[in-house]
Amino acid sequence: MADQFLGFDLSTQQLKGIVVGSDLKLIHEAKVDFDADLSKYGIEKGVLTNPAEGEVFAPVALFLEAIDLVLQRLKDLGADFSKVQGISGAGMQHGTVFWSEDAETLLGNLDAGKTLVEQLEGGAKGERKGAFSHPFSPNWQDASTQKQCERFDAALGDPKTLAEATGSSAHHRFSGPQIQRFQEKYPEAYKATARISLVSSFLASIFLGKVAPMDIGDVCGADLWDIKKGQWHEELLALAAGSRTGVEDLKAKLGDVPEDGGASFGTISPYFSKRHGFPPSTQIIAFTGDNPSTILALPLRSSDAIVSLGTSTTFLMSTPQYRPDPAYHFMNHPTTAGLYMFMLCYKNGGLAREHTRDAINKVTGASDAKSWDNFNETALTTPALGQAAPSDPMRLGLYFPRPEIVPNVKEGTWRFLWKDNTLSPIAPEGAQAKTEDKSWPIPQADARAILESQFLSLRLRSQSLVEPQGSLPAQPRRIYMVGGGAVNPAIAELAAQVLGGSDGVYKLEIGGNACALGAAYKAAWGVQRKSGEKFEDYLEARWHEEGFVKKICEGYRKGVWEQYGEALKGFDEVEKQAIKEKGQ
Ligand SMILES: Nc1ncnc2c1ncn2[C@@H]1O[C@H](COP(=O)(O)OP(=O)(O)O)[C@@H](O)[C@H]1O
Ligand SMILES: O=C(CO)[C@@H](O)[C@H](O)COP(=O)(O)O
Repeated sequence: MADQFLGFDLSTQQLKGIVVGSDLKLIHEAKVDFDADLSKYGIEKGVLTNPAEGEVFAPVALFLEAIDLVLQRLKDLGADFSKVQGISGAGMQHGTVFWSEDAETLLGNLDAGKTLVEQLEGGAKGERKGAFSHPFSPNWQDASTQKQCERFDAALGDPKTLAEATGSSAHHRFSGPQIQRFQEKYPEAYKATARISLVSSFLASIFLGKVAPMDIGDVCGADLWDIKKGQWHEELLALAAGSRTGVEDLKAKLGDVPEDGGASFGTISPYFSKRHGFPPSTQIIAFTGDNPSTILALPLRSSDAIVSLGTSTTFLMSTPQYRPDPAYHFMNHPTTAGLYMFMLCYKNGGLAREHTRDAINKVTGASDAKSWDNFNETALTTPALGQAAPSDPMRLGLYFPRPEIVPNVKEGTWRFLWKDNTLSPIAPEGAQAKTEDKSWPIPQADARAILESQFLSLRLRSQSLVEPQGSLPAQPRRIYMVGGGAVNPAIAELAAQVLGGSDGVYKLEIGGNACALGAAYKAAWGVQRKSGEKFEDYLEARWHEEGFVKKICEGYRKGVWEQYGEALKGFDEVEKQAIKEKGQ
């Protein structure tokens, strides 16, 4: 195979790398699992926390070590980097990395005989200047910026106006409120910051050997980018920057954002050519966010949806419609002007499902505490909404071990029975069950209820974006399951029952990671595209349904889909009740 392309995904719990050929077929993939491989950083599920302030963050040094390690693992698998013509990548969204004034000098003069972390991390006792003005990168699970979010939501009048301008209302994890809090909490470190990267552009910078621009899709996760005007929003920049250093200084820290998502930022840093054997001509193509990158792994058509089951659960669509609302996100499509990415993002995705899995394994005395078998079996053998008969009340719950994004509510678990437009609460987790009846056996009934809850939330919020499918009511055409949880057949089955999908539910056949794959495809397109060739056309010309995706199960089930439709009103009431009880 001649030309090859490399894609990365630097996400919450792992760094993954994928090599593909010009035919877009997988050649090699490798990963670094942060908890398993880099536990010396004291992380849990990839992050450090400061619960007193709601902070969640990760050491930048961990990212650096993971880069060296994933390249080594690809080589151990036989990857021949001398064939790589282009590299792109993706990073978990919203996280920022703060570079020091020495960053560019250090990045540009790396010694190929030493590791990245040895050369870029500052000495703990200040004996060595490092490339970072702050050793940590705030993580998307951070919830420390309520005060800042209130200011952002008020800045243009109300949250709706902010969403119209930037694609999203204010969210704790968004980089604008995060930068504002950073400059307030660490004024000296902020002053010493020469440049600010997103996680995606940080990773690009390492490979480029200088600070790389942010990408046109990922920049929309900041509450700072005016989507319609295609430029930084001055008023919002002023808010984030504060009065000490001001707008122009922050603009310089953030840099210019090229419009072309296929743009090459230049050739690879000599460090990687010398140390790992990449050709000096390898192009570094704009790195984007992990969600924008995921939509590039598949030729999405109108009404197609991706359910991404990573640490977060996200629901993604590619659409020409720009209909922002404070409840969800619109971002620039990472490759194609005039298209947008619609996204719902849940903080309580994979980890919340794991809590229920663990509770079920505990009561059943499972030999493998991390096995999904009992969870899956319980979920599939419990009747839809817990209704053994149509006259039974519906079981509707919310499972938020961490503060949630959709809806914006504090952590908690809620279980209700819904009948005749009335909600009756069930004892909360840990509390003594009030009744002897079997209306909601805890934790067994939770297996199905948590999946139903997650998919009902997606259906509630995406129903206006999908179209009727032939004679079937408005619903997704295809649902693609991606991310770590996509291997779970019970989760796919529940997604189908609740969301529908006239053409069925699918998963990727190539590679375990859609996000890194999308990045590798972007690298290939960026290097190989003919003048004016759109990403969609490039992908379509090389895409083969067979071998690239696999149907997991049917989507729409007559009767069941309608039963879940009837549950939406009750589910909406459950969310309102949770917000009323716990507050935002
Ligand atoms: N068989 C499975 N069933 C359900 N969830 C799974 C399964 N295997 C892995 N997962 C989930 O996948 C998540 C990690 O997915 P991944 O996409 O790698 O995350 P990230 O990109 O956020 O690092 C874990 O939180 C785990 O709960
Ligand atoms: O905050 C968001 C999207 O807005 C998250 O989706 C992050 O981008 C992290 O993703 P994963 O680690 O779960 O892939």
